Amino acid sequence: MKLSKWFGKKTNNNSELEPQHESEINTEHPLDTDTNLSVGDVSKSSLKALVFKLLPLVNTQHFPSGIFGQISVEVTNSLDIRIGVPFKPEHYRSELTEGLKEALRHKSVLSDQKQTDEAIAAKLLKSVINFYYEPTELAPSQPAQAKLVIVVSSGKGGVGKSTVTSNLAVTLAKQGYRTGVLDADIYGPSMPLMFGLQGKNVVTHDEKTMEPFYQHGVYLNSIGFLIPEDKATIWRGPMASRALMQVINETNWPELDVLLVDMPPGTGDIQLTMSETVKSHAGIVVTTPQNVALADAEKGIQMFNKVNIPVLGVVENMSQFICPSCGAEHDLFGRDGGAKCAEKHQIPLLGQLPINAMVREAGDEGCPWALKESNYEYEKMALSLIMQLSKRSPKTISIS
Ligand SMILES: Nc1ncnc2c1ncn2[C@@H]1O[C@H](COP(=O)(O)OP(=O)(O)OP(=O)(O)O)[C@@H](O)[C@H]1O
Repeated sequence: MKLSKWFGKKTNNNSELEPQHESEINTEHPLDTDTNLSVGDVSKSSLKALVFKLLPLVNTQHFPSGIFGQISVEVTNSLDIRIGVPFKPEHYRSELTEGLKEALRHKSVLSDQKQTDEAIAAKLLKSVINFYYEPTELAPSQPAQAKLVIVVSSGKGGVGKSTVTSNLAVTLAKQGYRTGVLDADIYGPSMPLMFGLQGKNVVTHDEKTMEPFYQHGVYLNSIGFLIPEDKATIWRGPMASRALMQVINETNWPELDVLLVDMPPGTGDIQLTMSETVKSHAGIVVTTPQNVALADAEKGIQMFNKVNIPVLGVVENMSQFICPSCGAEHDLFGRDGGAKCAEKHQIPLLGQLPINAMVREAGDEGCPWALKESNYEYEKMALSLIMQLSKRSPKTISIS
């Protein structure tokens, strides 16, 4: 079937389609300019060994102990240190540097040969530490040229799956990852609305393939650009599946770091097939804290298990309502249900997001909330995804 069948009137406004240059990765950030200092017989290898010993002990706001799975450390001839991390370090340099220094206070670090160790520790404190981004090498996935394809699912409709996807996408983009969103929610595609592109039709240059829109730093294609808005809910069965396959297979995605796939709610055959079709690396389950949603979230986890897609974690949305006038917390949908579900299945709880009227308003206005507000929960979630996926990489630690 020719793709042109699905095209309505073509929009000529390509401003949302313009790709942006990948943000420059500034890798240099001197901790200290005193690089000539030398302490006794400190060698490159002893300094490196100390850094490896410290990394698992780093415990800060964004980096709980043990989070570093895959790191490479180099020590230069002037005994300065370069640490390759699997995420963009721009926002975290001072936190990581402080975390390393703080870890030096850990009793187990300076052990037997106390004097030598202290000399190395003193050198470390005076060293220039550079953190740089060393991308995780995962096998490329189809259909998109994305290093990581993550499907976002929910057992139940209306729990905020699309809201979480859009906010997570703009957060990843803000952090410098080339991010795409594939809105595969055939029952009610909401990404066009959430990204301020409602009413737009797909754009093609060759009548065979589609160009993704580029909006708020995110590449986006949605089943909603193909299906007439008022028909979305009655598009079931073969028609929807065919359109979906086209969005999946015939979009000209650029090379992406992360592609988030917003799935239709539920855990039936269609979701099962889709999880396999998009060849995802991992899945996320979004839920609200009440029992009825949790039972469905469990089904979501089972669905991923069935098709061997690792579950990166659970996001508990609408965790509580914080009264804007008095600050009192109300558990409208119960408490900690997502946390318990994550614990039961021994998977991470990626975030607990409160009910916030501004989140809904921002979504309705076509400008996801996390784009305007710096949001700790979303930042933590973005980082957590990148870190989790780096742990799954087959690459080994390099100790050059
Ligand atoms: N944390 C939140 N605070 C306030 N409103 C929220 C929050 N999360 C989601 N909403 C609102 O709840 C409604 C449903 O959210 P959303 O469309 O993201 O759910 P969904 O799970 O994707 O639904 P469906 O699967 O049926 O498409 C939207 O109006 C959205 O703005």
